[in-house]
Amino acid sequence: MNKQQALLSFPKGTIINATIRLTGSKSESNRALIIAALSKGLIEVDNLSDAADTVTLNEILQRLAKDPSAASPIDVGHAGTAMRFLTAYLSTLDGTFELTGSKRMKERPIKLLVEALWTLGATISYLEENGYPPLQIKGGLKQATDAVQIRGDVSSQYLSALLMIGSSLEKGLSLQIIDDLTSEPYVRMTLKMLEEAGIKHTWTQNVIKIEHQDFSAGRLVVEPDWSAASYWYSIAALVPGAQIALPNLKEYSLQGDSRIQQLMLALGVKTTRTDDGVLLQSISTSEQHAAGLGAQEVQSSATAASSSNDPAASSGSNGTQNDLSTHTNLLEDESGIIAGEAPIMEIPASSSLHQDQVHRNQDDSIIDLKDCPDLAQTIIVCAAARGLNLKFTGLETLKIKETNRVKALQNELAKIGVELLEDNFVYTLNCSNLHFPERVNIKTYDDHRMAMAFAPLSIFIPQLEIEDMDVVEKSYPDFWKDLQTAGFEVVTK
Ligand SMILES: O=C(O)C1=C[C@@H](OP(=O)(O)O)[C@@H](O)[C@H](O)C1
Ligand SMILES: C=C(OP(=O)(O)O)C(=O)O
Repeated sequence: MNKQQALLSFPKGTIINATIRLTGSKSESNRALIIAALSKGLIEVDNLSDAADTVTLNEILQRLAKDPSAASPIDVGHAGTAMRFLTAYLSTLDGTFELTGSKRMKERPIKLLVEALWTLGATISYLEENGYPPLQIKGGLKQATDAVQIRGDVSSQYLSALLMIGSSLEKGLSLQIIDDLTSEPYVRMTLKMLEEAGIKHTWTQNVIKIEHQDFSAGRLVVEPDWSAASYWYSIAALVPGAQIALPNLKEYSLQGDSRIQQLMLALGVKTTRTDDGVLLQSISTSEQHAAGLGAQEVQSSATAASSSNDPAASSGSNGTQNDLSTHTNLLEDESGIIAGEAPIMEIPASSSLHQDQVHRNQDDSIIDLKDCPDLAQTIIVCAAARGLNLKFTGLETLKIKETNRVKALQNELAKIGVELLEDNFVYTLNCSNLHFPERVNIKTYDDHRMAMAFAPLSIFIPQLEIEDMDVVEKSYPDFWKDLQTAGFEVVTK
C-alpha cells in the first residue's frame, strides 16, 4: 500500500493565535473501556478518544460482549495498551481467544505479564515466539493465588492490566513491584480511575492490594490528551508570539504527561489556566532572561520540572507515601534480556543499579523522562531545534515502543546535523552542527510520535516532508487538520 506523505511549510511571519480542541486521552479511554466491560454495564464512559487505538479496543470489546466465541482472532494492530489490557481481561472471560497484533506488536515483549497471569492461574500460550504476541488465551481463570510479583522497569502497562482485573478475581490481587517503576503516573491513573468506579486499593511500599469487590455505578469522563498537547507546546516554543488555547485540558490531570507544562516553561512556554482549559504563550527570549531562564537555567528548570507539582502524584491514593523510587533492585537481570528462548529485541537492561548511580551523581542539568516517556520525542526534537545541548535519562523503554525511538530519533535528527549520544543511560544532544536544509524528508517508522514531534521543524525548514502521514491516527487523527487551523500549510502527496 502506498504511504501518503505530508509536505509541510509554515509561511514566514505567521503569528499563531489558535484554539485547538484535542481528542480524549487514549490512555484514559482504554482504561475506561476495560473498566466499563468488567463492570458489566455499571460504568458508563464519556468523551472517548478518536484515537485508532481506542476505536480498535472499543470494537473488540463490543464484539466480545455480543458473542465471545465469535470474536477470535482478535487483532489489536499497533495498540500496546489494547494488547496488554486484553491479555489480562480475556483471561477472566469464558472461551478461548487468539490475541494478535501488527508486525511490530509481535516484537514488543509481553513475557512479564504472561508470567504474572500464569502465577495467578491463567492459561496462556505463545503461538509464535516465546515471550511475544500472538497469544492463545484460555479464559475462565481459576485463581491459584492472589500474590504476584512483577518487574516494574519494563512497561507499566503490565501492572495496569493486572490491577484492572484485580477486583474481579475471587481472591483479589496483591501485586508486588520489583525493580524501579517506569511510567509510574500511568499506574496512578489506573488506580484513580478504578477508584472512580468504586474500586478501593492500598499501596504500601512496593505492594498494591485490591480486594475482591464490586464496581459501583458511575460515569468515567475522559479528559483531553496531554500527550497530544505536547506538540502544541513545541510549536509555541518555536514560534515567537504564539498563543494557543487548549479547551478542557486540566492543569492537574490524571495524565502524567501534563508535566509538559513545567518542562516547557524551561523551553519558553508559559501555561495559564483559563475558564475552560489552558492557554499556551511563548515567552520571548528577553522575558525568559527576565525570568532567569538563560541557557543554564533552561536546563536546571527543566530538571526541577521532572518532579510534578500535582499533589496527587506524590503519595498513594490512600495517602501513603510510597518509596518505589528508592527501593532496591530485587531481581537484577544482568543480561538485560527478558525475551524467551528466541529473543527478538533487547529490552532495557535491568538498569536500576546503573540508573540509581546516574541519579545520585547527576548534576542538575539532566532531565529525567522516566515518568513521561511519550513526551521524549517532543521535547528532544524541540530542544534540538533550539540548539540546546540538553541531557536526558529515563529513555530506556523508548526502545520497545512503536519503534526503537532512540534509534529513530538519532537517524532523523542527523538530518538537521544534531546528534543524540547515548552513554551509560544518559542521552546528550549535541547541536553544534545544527542546520536547517531547504528540504528534509522525515521517516516515521510506523510511529505516530515521530511524525508529530518532527512536524514543528517546518517552522525552520521550508519544505518538510513527513513520510506516512496516516501514522498520527494512532492517537491524534486530527493532527494535520489542526496544524492547518494554526496556519501551517499541509499538502498531501
Ligand atoms: O498505560 C498507558 O496508557 C501507557 C503507558 C506508557 O507505556 P509504558 O508503561 O510501556 O512505558 C506509555 O508509553 C503508553 O503510551 C501509554
Ligand atoms: C507507546 C505508545 O503507545 P502503546 O504502548 O500503547 O502502543 C504511545 O502512544 O506513545
